[in-house]
Amino acid sequence: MTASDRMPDRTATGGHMLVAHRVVFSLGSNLGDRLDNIQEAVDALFDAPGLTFVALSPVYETAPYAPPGEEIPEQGDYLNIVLVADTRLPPENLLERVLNIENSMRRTREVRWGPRTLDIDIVVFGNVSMDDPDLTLPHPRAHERAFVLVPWADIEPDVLLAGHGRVGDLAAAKTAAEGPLRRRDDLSLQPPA
Ligand SMILES: Nc1ncnc2c1ncn2[C@@H]1O[C@H](COP(=O)(O)OP(=O)(O)OP(=O)(O)O)[C@@H](O)[C@H]1O
Ligand SMILES: Nc1nc2c(c(=O)[nH]1)N=C(CO)CN2
Repeated sequence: MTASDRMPDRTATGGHMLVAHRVVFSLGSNLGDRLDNIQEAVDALFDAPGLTFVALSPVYETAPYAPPGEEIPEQGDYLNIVLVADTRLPPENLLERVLNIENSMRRTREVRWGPRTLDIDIVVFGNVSMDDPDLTLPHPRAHERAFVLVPWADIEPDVLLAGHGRVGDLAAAKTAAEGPLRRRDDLSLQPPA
């Protein structure tokens, strides 16, 4: 079965989908002006039609994370946020927008788990489930990541992450196991215009 077999029908107008989907993004930066990078990315996501803003999490400062067993190159702490929106775009179009924004902000991908000016992950796209390496939904590592779960729980605690449980519970379990994340209430982002 291909990814498009699993997708709901689209309208004939501009590749938009009939049904709106709630989409959750995780954004992070640990190079350059981190807050500015994230603000620029938030604005760019909404520059073109197809996304309606729903909510923005507080800003967190987080230690670089890699899965157990992976080596983390020397690098500074990240700023991380979670952003929620509604969209009628198909997931592939949304991914294209995300990759264009990452590329336009001169992100390089030379080192796996290395520092980056900007990282945008699509955490969930409605209830869509797909395992294409170019777009895996839900994001396969989101449930392991305090820097995703904790900000997400601030804005959507009752949402269920398929196969793992309620976001608020997942975030609380992470915090209990790993300690609290540093919330930067002195830093704030503007919602997209
Ligand atoms: N849910 C998703 N959100 C964003 N990119 C995805 C997703 N699923 C697969 N990808 C693919 O992953 C690639 C991005 O990999 P990238 O180098 O950003 O990984 P990473 O950010 O280092 O690690 P991670 O994917 O664990 O956050 C993109 O080219 C994209 O096609
Ligand atoms: N703290 C933190 N660690 C990370 C992050 C991130 O955004 N924040 N992004 C990664 C690649 O997706 C890898 N590790």
